[in-house]
Amino acid sequence: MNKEALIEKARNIRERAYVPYSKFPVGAALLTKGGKLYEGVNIENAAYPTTCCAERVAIFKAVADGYQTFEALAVIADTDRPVPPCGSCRQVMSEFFTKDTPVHTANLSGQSKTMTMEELLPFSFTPEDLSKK
Ligand SMILES: O=c1ccn([C@H]2C[C@H](O)[C@@H](CO)O2)c(=O)[nH]1
Ligand SMILES: [Zn+2]
Repeated sequence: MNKEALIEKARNIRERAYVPYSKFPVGAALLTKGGKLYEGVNIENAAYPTTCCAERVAIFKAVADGYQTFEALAVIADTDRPVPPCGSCRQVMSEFFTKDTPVHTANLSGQSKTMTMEELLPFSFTPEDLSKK
């Protein structure tokens, strides 16, 4: 699946976002190394901080299903610029993505910006850091 198709999947799933508080739906589409698609939406909660972003929902669904290696992630929202993933999601991405994994950020106007994991979160704390004492 190419970049445009992955962004389209994110755009379509966005409609399932549960966003009664922010009214800001976000959609994410994650492609595994084997070509399986996992989609995510943001899911909010009356206890606001328990909200989970679309990107993390997609990653957590895939990991729970046994997939830990990924080809690419797309994320979309109705923003002026392609939507930047939050810091918590960048950290979760860095746990499973390689430095080169592309993250396609997009908006509803058709703009997109692709960044690698390394560009999104440079000098990140990784699982390898834990083992080098
Ligand atoms: O990249 C992003 C940015 C924000 N949100 C969600 C969190 C919250 O539900 C709403 C407003 O921050 O958007 C995402 O899902 N992904
Ligand atoms: Zn996030």
